[in-house]
Amino acid sequence: MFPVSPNYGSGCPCFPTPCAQAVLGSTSTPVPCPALPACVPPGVLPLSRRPPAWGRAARQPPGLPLALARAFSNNKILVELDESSGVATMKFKSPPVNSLSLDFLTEFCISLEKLENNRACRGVILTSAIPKIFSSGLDITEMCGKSTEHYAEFWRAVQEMWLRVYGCNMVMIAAVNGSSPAGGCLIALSCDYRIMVDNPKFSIGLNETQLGIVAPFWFKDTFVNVVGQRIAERSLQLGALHPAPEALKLGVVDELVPEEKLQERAAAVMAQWLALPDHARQITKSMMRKTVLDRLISHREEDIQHFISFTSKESIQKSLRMYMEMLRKKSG
Ligand SMILES: CCCCC/C=C/C(=O)SCCNC(=O)CCNC(=O)[C@H](O)C(C)(C)COP(=O)(O)OP(=O)(O)OC[C@H]1O[C@@H](n2cnc3c(N)ncnc32)[C@H](O)[C@@H]1OP(=O)(O)O
Repeated sequence: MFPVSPNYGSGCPCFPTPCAQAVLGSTSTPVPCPALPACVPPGVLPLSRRPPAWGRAARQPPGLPLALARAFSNNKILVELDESSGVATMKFKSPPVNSLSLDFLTEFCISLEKLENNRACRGVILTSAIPKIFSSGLDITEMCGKSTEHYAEFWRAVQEMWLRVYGCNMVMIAAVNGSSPAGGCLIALSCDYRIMVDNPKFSIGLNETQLGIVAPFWFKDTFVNVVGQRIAERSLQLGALHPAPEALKLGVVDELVPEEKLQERAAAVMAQWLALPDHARQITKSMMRKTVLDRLISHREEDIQHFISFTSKESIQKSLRMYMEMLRKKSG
Protein backbone atom coordinates (compact mmCIF):
# COMPACT_ATOMS: atom_id res chain seq x y z
CA MET A 1 0.00 0.00 0.00
CA PHE A 2 1.32 3.46 -0.88
CA PRO A 3 1.71 6.04 1.92
CA VAL A 4 -1.07 8.59 2.27
CA SER A 5 -0.89 12.38 2.32
CA PRO A 6 0.04 13.87 5.72
CA ASN A 7 -3.22 15.85 5.49
CA TYR A 8 -5.26 12.67 5.31
CA GLY A 9 -7.55 12.01 8.25
CA SER A 10 -11.01 11.35 9.56
CA GLY A 11 -12.26 14.66 8.08
CA CYS A 12 -11.73 13.34 4.57
CA PRO A 13 -14.84 12.14 2.74
CA CYS A 14 -13.10 8.94 1.75
CA PHE A 15 -11.89 8.06 5.27
CA PRO A 16 -10.96 5.29 6.17
CA THR A 17 -10.46 4.09 2.60
CA PRO A 18 -7.99 6.57 1.10
CA CYS A 19 -8.92 7.77 -2.38
CA ALA A 20 -6.34 8.33 -5.09
CA GLN A 21 -6.00 11.98 -4.05
CA ALA A 22 -4.87 10.91 -0.61
CA VAL A 23 -2.30 8.45 -1.88
CA LEU A 24 1.21 9.67 -2.43
CA GLY A 25 2.02 7.04 -5.02
CA SER A 26 5.71 6.40 -5.44
CA THR A 27 6.65 10.04 -4.92
CA SER A 28 7.30 11.79 -1.65
CA THR A 29 5.57 15.01 -2.75
CA PRO A 30 2.44 15.61 -0.68
CA VAL A 31 -0.74 15.71 -2.76
CA PRO A 32 -3.82 17.77 -1.89
CA CYS A 33 -5.98 16.36 0.84
CA PRO A 34 -9.31 15.11 -0.50
CA ALA A 35 -11.18 16.92 2.27
CA LEU A 36 -11.89 19.79 -0.08
CA PRO A 37 -15.39 20.80 -1.14
CA ALA A 38 -14.10 20.61 -4.71
CA CYS A 39 -13.56 16.90 -4.18
CA VAL A 40 -17.21 16.30 -5.04
CA PRO A 41 -17.96 18.07 -8.32
CA PRO A 42 -21.26 19.93 -8.42
CA GLY A 43 -24.01 18.66 -10.68
CA VAL A 44 -24.04 15.64 -12.91
CA LEU A 45 -23.09 12.58 -10.89
CA PRO A 46 -22.93 13.59 -7.25
CA LEU A 47 -21.05 10.48 -6.27
CA SER A 48 -18.41 10.24 -8.85
CA ARG A 49 -15.46 12.41 -8.01
CA ARG A 50 -14.54 12.43 -11.67
CA PRO A 51 -14.84 15.91 -13.15
CA PRO A 52 -17.05 15.99 -16.23
CA ALA A 53 -14.96 15.47 -19.33
CA TRP A 54 -16.33 18.56 -21.09
CA GLY A 55 -14.95 21.39 -19.09
CA ARG A 56 -12.89 20.90 -15.97
CA ALA A 57 -9.18 20.88 -15.55
CA ALA A 58 -7.48 17.55 -15.11
CA ARG A 59 -7.15 16.50 -11.47
CA GLN A 60 -4.02 14.45 -11.86
CA PRO A 61 -2.38 15.03 -8.46
CA PRO A 62 0.69 17.22 -8.73
CA GLY A 63 3.82 15.18 -8.28
CA LEU A 64 2.24 11.99 -9.62
CA PRO A 65 3.95 11.23 -12.93
CA LEU A 66 1.46 10.72 -15.76
CA ALA A 67 3.11 7.45 -16.71
CA LEU A 68 2.07 6.04 -13.34
CA ALA A 69 -1.54 6.79 -14.12
CA ARG A 70 -1.27 5.06 -17.50
CA ALA A 71 -0.34 1.64 -16.25
CA PHE A 72 -0.20 0.65 -12.66
CA SER A 73 -0.22 -2.75 -11.13
CA ASN A 74 -0.57 -3.15 -7.42
CA ASN A 75 -1.14 -6.49 -5.79
CA LYS A 76 -4.60 -7.70 -6.56
CA ILE A 77 -5.69 -5.76 -9.61
CA LEU A 78 -3.86 -5.23 -12.88
CA VAL A 79 -4.76 -1.94 -14.55
CA GLU A 80 -3.93 -1.19 -18.16
CA LEU A 81 -4.94 2.00 -19.94
CA ASP A 82 -4.89 2.28 -23.72
CA GLU A 83 -4.68 6.02 -24.20
CA SER A 84 -5.45 5.85 -27.91
CA SER A 85 -8.92 4.40 -27.25
CA GLY A 86 -9.41 5.90 -23.78
CA VAL A 87 -10.26 2.43 -22.44
CA ALA A 88 -8.76 0.87 -19.33
CA THR A 89 -8.97 -2.74 -18.27
CA MET A 90 -9.02 -3.66 -14.60
CA LYS A 91 -8.13 -7.33 -14.25
CA PHE A 92 -8.79 -8.98 -10.91
CA LYS A 93 -5.90 -11.22 -9.94
CA SER A 94 -6.35 -12.20 -6.34
CA PRO A 95 -6.02 -16.00 -6.07
CA PRO A 96 -7.57 -18.34 -5.43
CA VAL A 97 -11.03 -16.86 -6.18
CA ASN A 98 -10.85 -13.02 -6.33
CA SER A 99 -12.74 -12.72 -3.06
CA LEU A 100 -13.49 -9.12 -2.11
CA SER A 101 -11.32 -8.68 0.96
CA LEU A 102 -10.73 -5.29 2.61
CA ASP A 103 -7.36 -5.07 0.83
CA PHE A 104 -8.92 -5.93 -2.52
CA LEU A 105 -11.69 -3.36 -2.08
CA THR A 106 -9.24 -0.65 -1.03
CA GLU A 107 -7.04 -1.30 -4.04
CA PHE A 108 -10.09 -1.47 -6.31
CA CYS A 109 -11.34 1.96 -5.19
CA ILE A 110 -7.90 3.56 -5.46
CA SER A 111 -7.37 2.11 -8.94
CA LEU A 112 -10.78 3.25 -10.17
CA GLU A 113 -10.31 6.72 -8.75
CA LYS A 114 -6.93 7.05 -10.44
CA LEU A 115 -8.62 6.24 -13.73
CA GLU A 116 -11.43 8.70 -13.00
CA ASN A 117 -8.85 11.42 -12.43
CA ASN A 118 -7.11 10.67 -15.70
CA ARG A 119 -8.77 12.60 -18.52
CA ALA A 120 -7.36 10.14 -21.03
CA CYS A 121 -9.65 7.44 -19.63
CA ARG A 122 -13.34 7.33 -20.66
CA GLY A 123 -14.25 3.69 -20.16
CA VAL A 124 -13.28 0.72 -18.01
CA ILE A 125 -13.63 -3.01 -18.64
CA LEU A 126 -13.73 -5.14 -15.50
CA THR A 127 -12.60 -8.71 -15.92
CA SER A 128 -10.63 -11.46 -14.18
CA ALA A 129 -7.15 -12.87 -14.61
CA ILE A 130 -8.15 -16.00 -12.63
CA PRO A 131 -9.44 -18.81 -14.83
CA LYS A 132 -13.11 -19.74 -14.32
CA ILE A 133 -13.76 -17.14 -11.60
CA PHE A 134 -14.83 -13.53 -12.08
CA SER A 135 -15.14 -12.93 -8.33
CA SER A 136 -16.36 -15.16 -5.50
CA GLY A 137 -18.01 -12.18 -3.79
CA LEU A 138 -17.30 -10.70 -0.42
CA ASP A 139 -14.49 -12.38 1.46
CA ILE A 140 -16.41 -14.35 4.06
CA THR A 141 -13.41 -14.45 6.39
CA GLU A 142 -13.79 -10.65 6.75
CA MET A 143 -17.24 -11.26 8.24
CA CYS A 144 -16.32 -14.08 10.63
CA GLY A 145 -14.99 -13.72 14.16
CA LYS A 146 -13.77 -10.13 13.76
CA SER A 147 -14.26 -7.01 15.91
CA THR A 148 -17.11 -4.54 15.39
CA GLU A 149 -14.47 -1.98 14.30
CA HIS A 150 -13.34 -4.37 11.61
CA TYR A 151 -16.90 -5.03 10.44
CA ALA A 152 -17.47 -1.25 10.19
CA GLU A 153 -14.28 -0.72 8.19
CA PHE A 154 -15.02 -3.65 5.91
CA TRP A 155 -18.61 -2.63 5.25
CA ARG A 156 -17.66 0.99 4.54
CA ALA A 157 -15.22 -0.34 1.94
CA VAL A 158 -17.96 -2.51 0.36
CA GLN A 159 -20.26 0.53 0.21
CA GLU A 160 -17.45 2.64 -1.25
CA MET A 161 -16.81 0.10 -3.98
CA TRP A 162 -20.47 0.07 -5.01
CA LEU A 163 -20.85 3.87 -4.82
CA ARG A 164 -17.82 4.27 -7.06
CA VAL A 165 -18.83 1.72 -9.68
CA TYR A 166 -22.56 2.48 -9.76
CA GLY A 167 -21.93 6.24 -9.67
CA CYS A 168 -19.07 6.22 -12.15
CA ASN A 169 -19.13 8.76 -14.98
CA MET A 170 -17.04 6.51 -17.21
CA VAL A 171 -18.56 3.69 -19.25
CA MET A 172 -18.21 0.52 -17.20
CA ILE A 173 -18.40 -2.88 -18.88
CA ALA A 174 -18.20 -6.20 -17.06
CA ALA A 175 -16.51 -8.95 -19.06
CA VAL A 176 -17.60 -11.84 -16.85
CA ASN A 177 -15.21 -14.70 -17.55
CA GLY A 178 -16.18 -17.02 -14.73
CA SER A 179 -18.48 -17.58 -11.79
CA SER A 180 -19.76 -14.48 -10.13
CA PRO A 181 -21.76 -15.05 -6.94
CA ALA A 182 -23.10 -12.35 -4.57
CA GLY A 183 -20.64 -9.44 -4.32
CA GLY A 184 -19.08 -10.53 -7.63
CA CYS A 185 -22.52 -10.32 -9.22
CA LEU A 186 -23.06 -6.90 -7.62
CA ILE A 187 -19.93 -5.56 -9.32
CA ALA A 188 -21.19 -6.80 -12.69
CA LEU A 189 -24.74 -5.48 -12.07
CA SER A 190 -23.30 -2.06 -11.24
CA CYS A 191 -21.68 -1.74 -14.65
CA ASP A 192 -23.44 -0.29 -17.71
CA TYR A 193 -23.26 -3.53 -19.70
CA ARG A 194 -22.49 -7.17 -18.94
CA ILE A 195 -20.96 -9.69 -21.35
CA MET A 196 -20.52 -13.20 -20.01
CA VAL A 197 -18.65 -16.22 -21.32
CA ASP A 198 -21.06 -18.70 -22.87
CA ASN A 199 -20.40 -21.58 -20.49
CA PRO A 200 -23.20 -23.14 -18.40
CA LYS A 201 -20.63 -24.06 -15.75
CA PHE A 202 -20.24 -20.36 -14.94
CA SER A 203 -23.04 -18.92 -12.85
CA ILE A 204 -24.01 -15.50 -11.59
CA GLY A 205 -26.52 -14.27 -9.02
CA LEU A 206 -27.13 -12.87 -5.58
CA ASN A 207 -27.04 -16.09 -3.54
CA GLU A 208 -26.94 -14.50 -0.08
CA THR A 209 -29.97 -16.39 1.26
CA GLN A 210 -28.11 -19.65 0.64
CA LEU A 211 -25.58 -18.46 3.22
CA GLY A 212 -28.36 -17.55 5.66
CA ILE A 213 -27.71 -13.84 5.13
CA VAL A 214 -29.69 -11.10 3.43
CA ALA A 215 -28.65 -9.01 0.44
CA PRO A 216 -28.70 -5.35 1.58
CA PHE A 217 -31.29 -2.97 0.11
CA TRP A 218 -28.78 -1.42 -2.29
CA PHE A 219 -27.78 -4.85 -3.68
CA LYS A 220 -31.52 -5.45 -4.18
CA ASP A 221 -32.12 -2.02 -5.74
CA THR A 222 -29.27 -2.55 -8.20
CA PHE A 223 -30.66 -5.97 -9.14
CA VAL A 224 -34.21 -4.66 -9.57
CA ASN A 225 -32.93 -1.87 -11.83
CA VAL A 226 -31.34 -4.47 -14.09
CA VAL A 227 -33.91 -7.31 -14.22
CA GLY A 228 -37.14 -5.83 -12.81
CA GLN A 229 -39.08 -6.52 -9.62
CA ARG A 230 -40.48 -10.02 -10.28
CA ILE A 231 -37.31 -11.68 -11.50
CA ALA A 232 -35.29 -9.99 -8.76
CA GLU A 233 -37.72 -11.04 -6.04
CA ARG A 234 -37.76 -14.69 -7.05
CA SER A 235 -34.04 -14.86 -7.66
CA LEU A 236 -33.17 -13.11 -4.39
CA GLN A 237 -35.50 -15.21 -2.22
CA LEU A 238 -34.12 -18.41 -3.71
CA GLY A 239 -30.52 -17.16 -3.58
CA ALA A 240 -30.31 -18.35 -7.17
CA LEU A 241 -27.06 -18.72 -9.02
CA HIS A 242 -28.01 -18.64 -12.69
CA PRO A 243 -25.93 -20.58 -15.21
CA ALA A 244 -24.85 -18.26 -18.05
CA PRO A 245 -27.63 -19.20 -20.55
CA GLU A 246 -30.32 -18.67 -17.89
CA ALA A 247 -28.67 -15.42 -16.79
CA LEU A 248 -29.02 -14.18 -20.37
CA LYS A 249 -32.69 -15.19 -20.54
CA LEU A 250 -33.46 -13.35 -17.29
CA GLY A 251 -31.51 -10.25 -18.32
CA VAL A 252 -28.93 -10.60 -15.56
CA VAL A 253 -26.33 -10.32 -18.34
CA ASP A 254 -26.74 -8.63 -21.70
CA GLU A 255 -25.02 -11.12 -23.97
CA LEU A 256 -22.99 -14.33 -24.06
CA VAL A 257 -19.89 -14.88 -26.16
CA PRO A 258 -17.35 -17.67 -26.55
CA GLU A 259 -14.47 -17.22 -24.12
CA GLU A 260 -11.92 -16.41 -26.82
CA LYS A 261 -14.10 -13.57 -28.13
CA LEU A 262 -14.81 -11.92 -24.79
CA GLN A 263 -12.18 -9.17 -24.78
CA GLU A 264 -12.71 -8.36 -28.45
CA ARG A 265 -16.47 -8.09 -27.93
CA ALA A 266 -16.06 -5.97 -24.78
CA ALA A 267 -13.84 -3.57 -26.76
CA ALA A 268 -16.42 -3.38 -29.57
CA VAL A 269 -19.30 -2.66 -27.17
CA MET A 270 -17.17 -0.09 -25.38
CA ALA A 271 -16.45 1.67 -28.70
CA GLN A 272 -20.21 1.81 -29.36
CA TRP A 273 -20.90 3.43 -25.97
CA LEU A 274 -17.96 5.83 -26.30
CA ALA A 275 -19.26 7.04 -29.66
CA LEU A 276 -21.92 9.01 -27.75
CA PRO A 277 -21.13 12.50 -26.44
CA ASP A 278 -19.90 12.00 -22.87
CA HIS A 279 -22.04 14.70 -21.29
CA ALA A 280 -25.34 13.42 -22.71
CA ARG A 281 -24.61 9.84 -21.71
CA GLN A 282 -23.33 10.82 -18.26
CA ILE A 283 -26.32 13.01 -17.42
CA THR A 284 -28.65 10.23 -18.57
CA LYS A 285 -26.80 7.69 -16.43
CA SER A 286 -27.01 9.98 -13.44
CA MET A 287 -30.73 10.49 -13.99
CA MET A 288 -31.31 6.71 -14.07
CA ARG A 289 -29.20 5.90 -10.99
CA LYS A 290 -29.43 8.92 -8.69
CA THR A 291 -32.38 7.78 -6.57
CA VAL A 292 -30.77 4.46 -5.74
CA LEU A 293 -27.38 6.04 -5.04
CA ASP A 294 -28.91 8.73 -2.83
CA ARG A 295 -30.73 6.10 -0.79
CA LEU A 296 -27.47 4.57 0.37
CA ILE A 297 -25.70 7.92 0.77
CA SER A 298 -28.38 9.19 3.10
CA HIS A 299 -28.48 5.94 5.10
CA ARG A 300 -24.81 5.03 4.99
CA GLU A 301 -24.05 5.06 8.72
CA GLU A 302 -27.32 3.32 9.55
CA ASP A 303 -26.46 0.64 6.98
CA ILE A 304 -23.05 0.11 8.62
CA GLN A 305 -24.66 -0.23 12.05
CA HIS A 306 -27.17 -2.68 10.63
CA PHE A 307 -24.38 -4.75 9.07
CA ILE A 308 -22.48 -4.82 12.37
CA SER A 309 -25.44 -5.92 14.47
CA PHE A 310 -26.61 -8.46 11.89
CA THR A 311 -23.17 -9.98 11.31
CA SER A 312 -22.31 -10.06 15.00
CA LYS A 313 -25.32 -12.26 15.83
CA GLU A 314 -24.20 -15.71 16.92
CA SER A 315 -26.72 -17.37 14.59
CA ILE A 316 -25.27 -15.49 11.59
CA GLN A 317 -21.70 -16.26 12.62
CA LYS A 318 -22.68 -19.90 12.86
CA SER A 319 -24.21 -19.88 9.35
CA LEU A 320 -21.11 -18.26 7.89
CA ARG A 321 -18.76 -20.69 9.64
CA MET A 322 -20.81 -23.64 8.37
CA TYR A 323 -20.75 -22.25 4.84
CA MET A 324 -16.96 -21.80 4.96
CA GLU A 325 -16.64 -25.32 6.30
CA MET A 326 -18.77 -26.62 3.43
CA LEU A 327 -16.53 -24.78 0.92
CA ARG A 328 -13.38 -26.18 2.55
CA LYS A 329 -14.75 -29.74 2.51
CA LYS A 330 -15.75 -29.34 -1.14
CA SER A 331 -12.28 -28.08 -2.10
CA GLY A 332 -10.89 -31.18 -0.42
C1 LIG B 1 -25.76 -8.41 5.88
C2 LIG B 1 -24.73 -9.20 5.17
C3 LIG B 1 -24.79 -8.98 3.70
C4 LIG B 1 -23.57 -9.49 3.06
C5 LIG B 1 -23.69 -9.61 1.58
C6 LIG B 1 -22.77 -10.69 1.14
C7 LIG B 1 -22.28 -10.76 -0.05
C8 LIG B 1 -21.32 -11.81 -0.43
O1 LIG B 1 -20.65 -11.65 -1.44
S1 LIG B 1 -21.11 -13.19 0.55
C9 LIG B 1 -20.03 -14.28 -0.35
C10 LIG B 1 -20.82 -15.15 -1.25
N1 LIG B 1 -19.95 -15.98 -2.04
C11 LIG B 1 -20.17 -17.26 -2.29
O2 LIG B 1 -21.15 -17.82 -1.86
C12 LIG B 1 -19.17 -17.96 -3.13
C13 LIG B 1 -18.50 -19.04 -2.38
N2 LIG B 1 -17.52 -19.71 -3.20
C14 LIG B 1 -17.83 -20.60 -4.17
O3 LIG B 1 -18.95 -20.89 -4.45
C15 LIG B 1 -16.68 -21.23 -4.89
O4 LIG B 1 -15.52 -20.99 -4.13
C16 LIG B 1 -16.45 -20.67 -6.31
C17 LIG B 1 -17.58 -21.12 -7.23
C18 LIG B 1 -16.35 -19.15 -6.32
C19 LIG B 1 -15.11 -21.24 -6.85
O5 LIG B 1 -15.11 -22.62 -6.75
P1 LIG B 1 -13.73 -23.43 -6.85
O6 LIG B 1 -12.94 -22.96 -7.98
O7 LIG B 1 -14.09 -24.86 -6.77
O8 LIG B 1 -12.92 -22.93 -5.56
P2 LIG B 1 -13.12 -23.45 -4.06
O9 LIG B 1 -14.54 -23.51 -3.70
O10 LIG B 1 -12.31 -24.67 -3.87
O11 LIG B 1 -12.46 -22.24 -3.22
C20 LIG B 1 -11.06 -22.05 -3.14
C21 LIG B 1 -10.76 -21.45 -1.79
O12 LIG B 1 -11.34 -20.17 -1.71
C22 LIG B 1 -12.18 -20.10 -0.54
N3 LIG B 1 -13.32 -19.20 -0.85
C23 LIG B 1 -14.19 -19.32 -1.85
N4 LIG B 1 -15.06 -18.29 -1.84
C24 LIG B 1 -14.73 -17.51 -0.79
C25 LIG B 1 -15.27 -16.29 -0.27
N5 LIG B 1 -16.34 -15.65 -0.81
N6 LIG B 1 -14.68 -15.76 0.80
C26 LIG B 1 -13.60 -16.35 1.38
N7 LIG B 1 -13.04 -17.52 0.92
C27 LIG B 1 -13.62 -18.08 -0.16
C28 LIG B 1 -12.62 -21.53 -0.31
O13 LIG B 1 -13.03 -21.70 1.01
C29 LIG B 1 -11.34 -22.27 -0.64
O14 LIG B 1 -10.49 -22.12 0.47
P3 LIG B 1 -9.53 -23.32 0.93
O15 LIG B 1 -10.42 -24.50 1.23
O16 LIG B 1 -8.83 -22.80 2.15
O17 LIG B 1 -8.63 -23.57 -0.25
